[in-house]
Amino acid sequence: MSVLTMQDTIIQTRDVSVFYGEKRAVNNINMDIERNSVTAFIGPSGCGKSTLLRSLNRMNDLVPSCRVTGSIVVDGIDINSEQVNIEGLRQVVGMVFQRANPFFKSIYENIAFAPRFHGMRDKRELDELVETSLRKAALWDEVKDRLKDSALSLSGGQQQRLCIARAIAMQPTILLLDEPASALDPISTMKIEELVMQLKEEYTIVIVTHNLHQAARISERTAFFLLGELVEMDETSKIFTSPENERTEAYISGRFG
Ligand SMILES: Nc1ncnc2c1ncn2[C@@H]1O[C@H](COP(=O)(O)OP(=O)(O)OP(=O)(O)O)[C@@H](O)[C@H]1O
Repeated sequence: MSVLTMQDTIIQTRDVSVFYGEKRAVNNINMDIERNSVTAFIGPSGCGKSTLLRSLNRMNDLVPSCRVTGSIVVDGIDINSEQVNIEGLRQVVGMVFQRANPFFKSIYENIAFAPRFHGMRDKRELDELVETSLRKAALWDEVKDRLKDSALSLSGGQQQRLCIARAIAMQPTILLLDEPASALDPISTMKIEELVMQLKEEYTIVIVTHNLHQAARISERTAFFLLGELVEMDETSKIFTSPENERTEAYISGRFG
Protein backbone atom coordinates (compact mmCIF):
# COMPACT_ATOMS: atom_id res chain seq x y z
CA MET A 1 0.00 0.00 0.00
CA SER A 2 1.41 3.41 -0.84
CA VAL A 3 1.93 5.94 1.92
CA LEU A 4 -0.63 8.22 0.31
CA THR A 5 -3.43 5.68 0.54
CA MET A 6 -2.53 4.47 4.02
CA GLN A 7 -5.08 5.48 6.63
CA ASP A 8 -3.88 7.14 9.78
CA THR A 9 -5.77 5.28 12.46
CA ILE A 10 -6.15 7.19 15.72
CA ILE A 11 -8.60 4.87 17.53
CA GLN A 12 -8.46 1.12 17.20
CA THR A 13 -10.78 -1.25 19.05
CA ARG A 14 -10.20 -4.99 19.08
CA ASP A 15 -12.77 -7.46 20.43
CA VAL A 16 -14.31 -4.78 22.64
CA SER A 17 -17.28 -5.90 24.69
CA VAL A 18 -18.99 -3.84 27.35
CA PHE A 19 -21.06 -5.35 30.15
CA TYR A 20 -23.44 -3.84 32.68
CA GLY A 21 -23.35 -6.51 35.36
CA GLU A 22 -24.03 -9.76 33.53
CA LYS A 23 -25.64 -8.06 30.56
CA ARG A 24 -23.51 -7.55 27.46
CA ALA A 25 -24.46 -4.20 25.89
CA VAL A 26 -21.66 -4.12 23.28
CA ASN A 27 -20.36 -7.25 21.62
CA ASN A 28 -16.89 -7.81 20.17
CA ILE A 29 -16.35 -4.55 18.35
CA ASN A 30 -13.43 -4.22 15.94
CA MET A 31 -13.09 -0.81 14.38
CA ASP A 32 -10.49 1.64 13.15
CA ILE A 33 -11.21 5.35 13.28
CA GLU A 34 -9.24 7.67 11.10
CA ARG A 35 -7.52 10.81 12.33
CA ASN A 36 -9.16 14.15 11.45
CA SER A 37 -12.33 12.57 10.22
CA VAL A 38 -15.94 12.52 11.35
CA THR A 39 -17.29 9.07 12.16
CA ALA A 40 -21.01 8.65 12.88
CA PHE A 41 -22.44 5.88 15.06
CA ILE A 42 -26.01 5.06 14.04
CA GLY A 43 -28.52 2.39 15.00
CA PRO A 44 -31.77 1.88 16.87
CA SER A 45 -32.21 2.92 20.48
CA GLY A 46 -30.41 0.67 22.95
CA CYS A 47 -27.99 -0.87 20.42
CA GLY A 48 -24.95 0.25 22.39
CA LYS A 49 -23.77 3.36 20.51
CA SER A 50 -23.40 5.55 23.60
CA THR A 51 -21.93 2.72 25.63
CA LEU A 52 -19.18 2.19 23.05
CA LEU A 53 -18.63 5.94 22.71
CA ARG A 54 -18.25 6.30 26.48
CA SER A 55 -15.73 3.48 26.57
CA LEU A 56 -13.43 5.50 24.28
CA ASN A 57 -12.53 7.88 27.12
CA ARG A 58 -13.39 5.58 30.00
CA MET A 59 -16.53 7.47 31.00
CA ASN A 60 -17.98 4.03 31.73
CA ASP A 61 -15.62 3.85 34.72
CA LEU A 62 -18.21 6.06 36.43
CA VAL A 63 -20.81 3.28 36.20
CA PRO A 64 -19.95 0.77 38.95
CA SER A 65 -21.58 -2.24 37.23
CA CYS A 66 -19.81 -1.56 33.92
CA ARG A 67 -16.92 -3.67 32.65
CA VAL A 68 -15.02 -3.36 29.38
CA THR A 69 -13.05 -6.21 27.79
CA GLY A 70 -10.84 -6.25 24.71
CA SER A 71 -8.41 -3.57 23.64
CA ILE A 72 -8.91 0.11 22.86
CA VAL A 73 -5.83 1.88 21.57
CA VAL A 74 -5.95 5.66 21.25
CA ASP A 75 -3.01 7.33 19.56
CA GLY A 76 -0.85 4.30 20.29
CA ILE A 77 -1.85 3.96 23.96
CA ASP A 78 -3.89 1.12 25.42
CA ILE A 79 -6.34 3.28 27.36
CA ASN A 80 -7.43 0.51 29.72
CA SER A 81 -3.94 -0.23 30.96
CA GLU A 82 -3.25 0.47 34.63
CA GLN A 83 -0.66 3.16 33.87
CA VAL A 84 -3.15 5.40 32.08
CA ASN A 85 -4.00 8.64 33.83
CA ILE A 86 -7.76 8.93 33.35
CA GLU A 87 -7.89 12.71 33.70
CA GLY A 88 -5.15 13.00 31.09
CA LEU A 89 -7.05 10.62 28.81
CA ARG A 90 -10.21 12.71 29.10
CA GLN A 91 -8.25 15.82 28.19
CA VAL A 92 -7.06 14.15 25.01
CA VAL A 93 -10.45 12.57 24.34
CA GLY A 94 -13.03 15.25 25.15
CA MET A 95 -16.74 14.59 25.36
CA VAL A 96 -19.94 16.54 24.83
CA PHE A 97 -23.28 15.12 25.92
CA GLN A 98 -26.81 15.20 24.58
CA ARG A 99 -27.98 17.80 27.09
CA ALA A 100 -25.79 20.87 27.36
CA ASN A 101 -24.35 20.84 30.87
CA PRO A 102 -22.58 24.17 31.43
CA PHE A 103 -21.26 24.91 34.92
CA PHE A 104 -23.35 27.35 37.00
CA LYS A 105 -20.71 29.96 36.31
CA SER A 106 -20.04 32.79 33.88
CA ILE A 107 -19.45 32.11 30.19
CA TYR A 108 -15.77 33.02 30.73
CA GLU A 109 -15.40 30.72 33.73
CA ASN A 110 -16.95 27.80 31.91
CA ILE A 111 -13.92 27.85 29.63
CA ALA A 112 -11.24 29.08 32.04
CA PHE A 113 -12.10 26.93 35.05
CA ALA A 114 -10.45 23.64 34.08
CA PRO A 115 -7.31 25.11 32.44
CA ARG A 116 -6.80 27.27 35.57
CA PHE A 117 -7.31 24.20 37.75
CA HIS A 118 -4.63 22.47 35.70
CA GLY A 119 -2.16 25.28 36.36
CA MET A 120 -2.77 28.03 33.81
CA ARG A 121 -2.73 31.15 36.02
CA ASP A 122 -1.71 33.99 33.72
CA LYS A 123 -4.75 36.19 33.06
CA ARG A 124 -3.68 37.11 29.55
CA GLU A 125 -3.05 33.50 28.64
CA LEU A 126 -6.46 32.52 30.00
CA ASP A 127 -8.15 35.40 28.16
CA GLU A 128 -6.56 34.21 24.93
CA LEU A 129 -7.58 30.61 25.52
CA VAL A 130 -11.17 31.67 26.24
CA GLU A 131 -11.32 33.71 23.05
CA THR A 132 -9.70 31.03 20.87
CA SER A 133 -11.93 28.28 22.23
CA LEU A 134 -15.08 30.35 21.77
CA ARG A 135 -14.01 31.28 18.25
CA LYS A 136 -13.38 27.65 17.36
CA ALA A 137 -16.81 26.78 18.69
CA ALA A 138 -18.33 29.55 16.53
CA LEU A 139 -19.68 31.32 19.61
CA TRP A 140 -17.30 34.25 20.14
CA ASP A 141 -19.24 36.85 18.17
CA GLU A 142 -22.42 36.06 20.06
CA VAL A 143 -20.91 36.25 23.55
CA LYS A 144 -17.82 38.49 23.40
CA ASP A 145 -19.65 41.39 25.07
CA ARG A 146 -21.18 39.30 27.83
CA LEU A 147 -18.44 36.98 29.01
CA LYS A 148 -19.30 37.71 32.65
CA ASP A 149 -22.95 36.72 32.22
CA SER A 150 -24.11 33.38 33.51
CA ALA A 151 -23.75 30.52 31.04
CA LEU A 152 -27.34 29.69 31.87
CA SER A 153 -28.45 32.93 30.22
CA LEU A 154 -27.49 31.42 26.85
CA SER A 155 -29.92 29.59 24.58
CA GLY A 156 -29.79 25.79 24.46
CA GLY A 157 -27.86 25.83 21.19
CA GLN A 158 -25.40 28.39 22.52
CA GLN A 159 -24.97 26.37 25.72
CA GLN A 160 -24.12 23.32 23.62
CA ARG A 161 -21.53 25.29 21.64
CA LEU A 162 -20.16 26.55 24.98
CA CYS A 163 -19.76 22.93 26.08
CA ILE A 164 -17.90 22.23 22.85
CA ALA A 165 -15.70 25.31 23.52
CA ARG A 166 -15.08 24.02 27.05
CA ALA A 167 -13.91 20.68 25.65
CA ILE A 168 -11.75 22.45 23.04
CA ALA A 169 -10.06 24.54 25.74
CA MET A 170 -8.48 21.35 27.08
CA GLN A 171 -6.73 20.99 23.71
CA PRO A 172 -8.06 17.54 22.93
CA THR A 173 -7.15 15.42 19.92
CA ILE A 174 -10.50 13.65 19.77
CA LEU A 175 -14.02 14.90 20.45
CA LEU A 176 -16.77 12.43 21.31
CA LEU A 177 -20.21 13.92 20.69
CA ASP A 178 -23.19 12.00 22.07
CA GLU A 179 -26.25 13.22 20.17
CA PRO A 180 -25.12 16.82 20.63
CA ALA A 181 -27.98 18.34 18.64
CA SER A 182 -30.89 16.10 19.49
CA ALA A 183 -32.34 18.55 22.04
CA LEU A 184 -31.93 21.57 19.74
CA ASP A 185 -34.10 23.42 17.23
CA PRO A 186 -33.28 23.12 13.49
CA ILE A 187 -31.22 26.32 13.29
CA SER A 188 -29.11 25.46 16.32
CA THR A 189 -28.73 21.95 14.92
CA MET A 190 -27.48 23.37 11.64
CA LYS A 191 -24.93 25.49 13.53
CA ILE A 192 -23.66 22.44 15.39
CA GLU A 193 -23.38 20.53 12.11
CA GLU A 194 -21.44 23.36 10.47
CA LEU A 195 -19.22 23.50 13.52
CA VAL A 196 -18.50 19.77 13.43
CA MET A 197 -17.48 20.04 9.78
CA GLN A 198 -15.07 22.88 10.63
CA LEU A 199 -13.65 21.14 13.68
CA LYS A 200 -12.62 18.03 11.81
CA GLU A 201 -9.75 20.03 10.29
CA GLU A 202 -8.18 19.97 13.72
CA TYR A 203 -9.82 17.14 15.65
CA THR A 204 -11.02 13.60 15.16
CA ILE A 205 -14.74 13.50 15.80
CA VAL A 206 -16.95 10.57 16.71
CA ILE A 207 -20.63 11.44 16.85
CA VAL A 208 -23.62 9.38 17.96
CA THR A 209 -26.74 10.47 16.15
CA HIS A 210 -30.29 9.28 15.64
CA ASN A 211 -30.61 11.63 12.73
CA LEU A 212 -29.66 9.72 9.59
CA HIS A 213 -29.69 12.86 7.47
CA GLN A 214 -27.26 14.40 9.90
CA ALA A 215 -24.96 11.37 9.71
CA ALA A 216 -25.11 11.54 5.91
CA ARG A 217 -24.40 15.29 5.88
CA ILE A 218 -21.49 15.50 8.25
CA SER A 219 -19.62 12.21 8.49
CA GLU A 220 -17.07 10.56 6.25
CA ARG A 221 -17.54 7.15 7.77
CA THR A 222 -20.58 5.58 9.38
CA ALA A 223 -20.84 2.62 11.73
CA PHE A 224 -24.20 0.87 11.98
CA PHE A 225 -24.94 -0.98 15.22
CA LEU A 226 -27.68 -3.46 16.05
CA LEU A 227 -28.22 -5.22 19.38
CA GLY A 228 -24.70 -4.43 20.55
CA GLU A 229 -23.05 -5.64 17.33
CA LEU A 230 -21.24 -3.56 14.73
CA VAL A 231 -23.10 -4.69 11.63
CA GLU A 232 -21.22 -2.59 9.12
CA MET A 233 -18.77 0.30 8.99
CA ASP A 234 -17.82 1.99 5.77
CA GLU A 235 -17.68 5.26 3.92
CA THR A 236 -20.86 7.16 4.68
CA SER A 237 -21.80 7.47 1.01
CA LYS A 238 -21.54 3.68 0.67
CA ILE A 239 -23.58 2.98 3.81
CA PHE A 240 -26.36 5.25 2.58
CA THR A 241 -26.40 4.13 -1.05
CA SER A 242 -25.22 0.54 -1.29
CA PRO A 243 -24.57 -1.06 2.10
CA GLU A 244 -23.21 -4.60 2.14
CA ASN A 245 -25.53 -5.90 4.83
CA GLU A 246 -29.26 -6.18 4.35
CA ARG A 247 -29.92 -5.16 7.97
CA THR A 248 -28.10 -1.88 7.30
CA GLU A 249 -30.19 -1.41 4.18
CA ALA A 250 -33.39 -2.09 6.13
CA TYR A 251 -32.43 0.45 8.79
CA ILE A 252 -31.35 3.28 6.55
CA SER A 253 -34.42 2.85 4.39
CA GLY A 254 -36.59 3.18 7.51
CA ARG A 255 -37.90 -0.37 7.57
CA PHE A 256 -37.11 -0.71 11.28
CA GLY A 257 -35.74 1.24 14.24
N1 LIG B 1 -25.82 2.68 33.24
C1 LIG B 1 -26.38 1.59 32.72
N2 LIG B 1 -26.69 0.55 33.50
C2 LIG B 1 -27.26 -0.58 32.98
N3 LIG B 1 -27.56 -0.75 31.68
C3 LIG B 1 -27.27 0.27 30.86
C4 LIG B 1 -26.67 1.49 31.32
N4 LIG B 1 -26.51 2.32 30.25
C5 LIG B 1 -26.98 1.65 29.18
N5 LIG B 1 -27.43 0.43 29.54
C6 LIG B 1 -28.01 -0.60 28.65
O1 LIG B 1 -27.06 -0.90 27.63
C7 LIG B 1 -27.71 -1.04 26.38
C8 LIG B 1 -27.11 -0.05 25.38
O2 LIG B 1 -27.44 1.26 25.79
P1 LIG B 1 -26.86 2.55 25.08
O3 LIG B 1 -27.34 3.75 25.82
O4 LIG B 1 -25.41 2.39 24.89
O5 LIG B 1 -27.55 2.44 23.66
P2 LIG B 1 -27.72 3.54 22.53
O6 LIG B 1 -27.62 2.82 21.25
O7 LIG B 1 -26.80 4.66 22.77
O8 LIG B 1 -29.23 3.98 22.80
P3 LIG B 1 -29.93 5.42 22.57
O9 LIG B 1 -29.83 5.66 21.12
O10 LIG B 1 -31.33 5.18 23.04
O11 LIG B 1 -29.16 6.40 23.40
C9 LIG B 1 -29.20 -0.82 26.62
O12 LIG B 1 -29.80 -2.06 26.77
C10 LIG B 1 -29.23 -0.05 27.92
O13 LIG B 1 -30.40 -0.33 28.64
